[in-house]
Amino acid sequence: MHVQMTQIYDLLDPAKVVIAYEPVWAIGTGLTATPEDAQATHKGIRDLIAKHASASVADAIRIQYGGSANAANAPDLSAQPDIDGFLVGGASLKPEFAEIVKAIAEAKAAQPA
Ligand SMILES: O=C[C@H](O)COP(=O)(O)O
Repeated sequence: MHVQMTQIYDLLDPAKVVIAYEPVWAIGTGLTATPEDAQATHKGIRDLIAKHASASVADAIRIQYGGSANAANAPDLSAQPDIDGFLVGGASLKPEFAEIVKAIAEAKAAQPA
């Protein structure tokens, strides 16, 4: 990941940039990373940003999960401290999209800032 991110550390303005982690095997397949695996990867990205940009940038930047997010898996993914939102594909075309938005909104409201 560090190799991929080397060229962007200096560009990470949290007011303008959102990072998305999407396991390629999960995009449009119905397969989703487990909450634990997604959290570990998001934390790894945030730790790299803290080390190579700054702690304040790492704290403030949004890191979203993409890859078959849906109403069923959104609550558990949303509960992970380093998952700040979703990049929703197929489920954005279905009524369940509202449930995904509700899940992430409620989870983040319940977590410390
Ligand atoms: O833009 C959406 C992402 O590529 C994920 O799509 P998906 O939710 O259909 O897997």
